[in-house]
Amino acid sequence: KLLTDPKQIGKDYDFVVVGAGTAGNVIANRLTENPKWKVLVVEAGISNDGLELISTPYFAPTASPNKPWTWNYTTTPQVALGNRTLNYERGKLLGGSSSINYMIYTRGSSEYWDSIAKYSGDSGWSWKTIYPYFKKLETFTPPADHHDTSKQFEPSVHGFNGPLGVSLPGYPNEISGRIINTTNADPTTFPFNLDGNSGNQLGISWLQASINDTVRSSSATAYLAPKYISRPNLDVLIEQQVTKILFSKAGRMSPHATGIQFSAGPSSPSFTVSPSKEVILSGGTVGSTQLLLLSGIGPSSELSSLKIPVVLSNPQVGQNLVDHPALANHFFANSGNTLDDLKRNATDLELAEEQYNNTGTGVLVDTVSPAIAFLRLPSNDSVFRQFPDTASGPNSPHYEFVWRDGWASFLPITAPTTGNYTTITQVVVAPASRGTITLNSSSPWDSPLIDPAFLTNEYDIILSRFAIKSARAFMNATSWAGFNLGLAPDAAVAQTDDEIDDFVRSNTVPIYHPIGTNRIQGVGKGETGVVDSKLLVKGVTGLRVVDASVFPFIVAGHPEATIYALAERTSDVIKQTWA
Ligand SMILES: Cc1cc2nc3c(=O)[nH]c(=O)nc-3n(C[C@H](O)[C@H](O)[C@H](O)COP(=O)(O)OP(=O)(O)OC[C@H]3O[C@@H](n4cnc5c(N)ncnc54)[C@H](O)[C@@H]3O)c2cc1C
Repeated sequence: KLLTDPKQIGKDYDFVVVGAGTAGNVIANRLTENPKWKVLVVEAGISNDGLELISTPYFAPTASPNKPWTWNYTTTPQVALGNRTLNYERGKLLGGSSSINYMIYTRGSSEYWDSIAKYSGDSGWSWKTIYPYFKKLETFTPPADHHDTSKQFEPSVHGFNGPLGVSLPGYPNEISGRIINTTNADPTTFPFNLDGNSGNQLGISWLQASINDTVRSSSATAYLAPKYISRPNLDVLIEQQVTKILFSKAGRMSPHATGIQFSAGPSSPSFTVSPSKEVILSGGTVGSTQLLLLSGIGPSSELSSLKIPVVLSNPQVGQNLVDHPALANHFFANSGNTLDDLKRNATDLELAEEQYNNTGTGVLVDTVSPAIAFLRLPSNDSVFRQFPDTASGPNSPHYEFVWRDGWASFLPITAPTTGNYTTITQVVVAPASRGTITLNSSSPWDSPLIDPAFLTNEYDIILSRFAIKSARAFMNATSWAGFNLGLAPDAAVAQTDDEIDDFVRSNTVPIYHPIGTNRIQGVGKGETGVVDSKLLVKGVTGLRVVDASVFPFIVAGHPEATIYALAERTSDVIKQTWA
């Protein structure tokens, strides 16, 4: 059941989960399949119930930043981006970031998962083992307009009986046909891929999104659906932030996580709870890392300088932060029918909302893009003479495109008030730059210092430049003739390589995919990590981390699907451990 008052919690929990986010709700759901186990989830944020900006797919880009349900972090000044500081959004509500994200659903390549298995020495992370979990967790759902999807995905690689809804675009627009036609016109550079979620990721596919019929499918709507949250052995306490993991060394070789401390705010009372089996951190890359550091697990010098007693020295906590740099390429569109007008005209939007609410159809049923491209630099590109190839393998991408039938931008600038546009948002999906998360203070109520170190490795700028040229080539294909009226003024200034690199530095933004700060231990010589391959925190007992922070490498794509699968498999690992 959902609890709003700490006084309502019980005493005899087997597991306590920190964070009712993407991963946390999977763990809570699967562990409470065993009626003998009692689970408490403690979530800092609010309920997702009744929030229209959260449930309606079209509104996804407006569900953040700076909302009552977001953490409202900013990065440190990014040295390679002209010292800009950037909004760094995370969801602070049931469902976590899966309640505010753009719902783009990508599993990564089979090579990606196999590289984690090899790195960790645990074949449990191979594509072969993970693939059944992808099928288990989803119900592939017909799109809202029920059009014929037979040439738009491969049913045999999908699941039809899992908690999470996954769907194809449900409202036609004027760019999707042109995108697919470009794959016919130039299949060598821009090949069509019937289903990029088959393990074979390269090419241009119709977008799959975590949408159930017409509404967002998040870990809250899927894994905490009424039939699950009503289980007598599941308690989910909201609006309480976990401020510390409690440890005891009494009679043990190493510190044991005995429980957690939590509170509603700096001047509210603190409570503690102690599970009999495990504390499971699912606070996300920022939340779990901050909590480990605040609780004394991390680089001893950083902790000592803030007078935090060191429980376990591990210099790796907070290191290896990876995120994807993204930027928008804008083109003038010869159309009077793009989403630009919907954004500018309140009456049009009201009509669209009426249609959506009354019939479950129309433009609001879809998220940001009708299609997605995963593409590579040629293997003989000169960049690979200077830098190692960062892709997971020869069949894995370096960069991505998503399209918008209108102007899209993540920069804090106002959209043009006239004109029609097509946007290609490009993402460097195999970046080389590495950043950090460190504490700003010993107070749990202060945000940590988040430094994704975007573009600090020159390689990422070279990839960005290549992607920009590729986006322009894409829009110059014959299928766009008469529709694409050329680069919008912001992009048109960037012509020479130097100008393009300047454009990259001033336009790059995060796409909010942080991973890696509590990464799995590698088995290679000199490899380090924070958790073992079963996601147990090294050097202590009773403590596991299950969220995006444990990935040793970033998926070339959008991570939610990989996090669901990670949490599904780890639920089984936990069940086996305590069987
Ligand atoms: C704006 C945006 C757009 C995105 N778009 C996409 C997309 O289209 N596709 C995609 O695949 N991915 C997308 N992502 C990324 C994806 O949503 C995240 O990578 C993923 O949801 C992270 O899952 P997680 O379980 O690691 O953490 P989260 O889902 O963030 O969950 C962490 C939870 O823990 C809670 N928490 C944290 N600290 C504490 C504490 N101390 N005490 C109690 N509770 C705590 C948080 O409030 C939150 O509910 C996007 C993210 C954002 C922000």
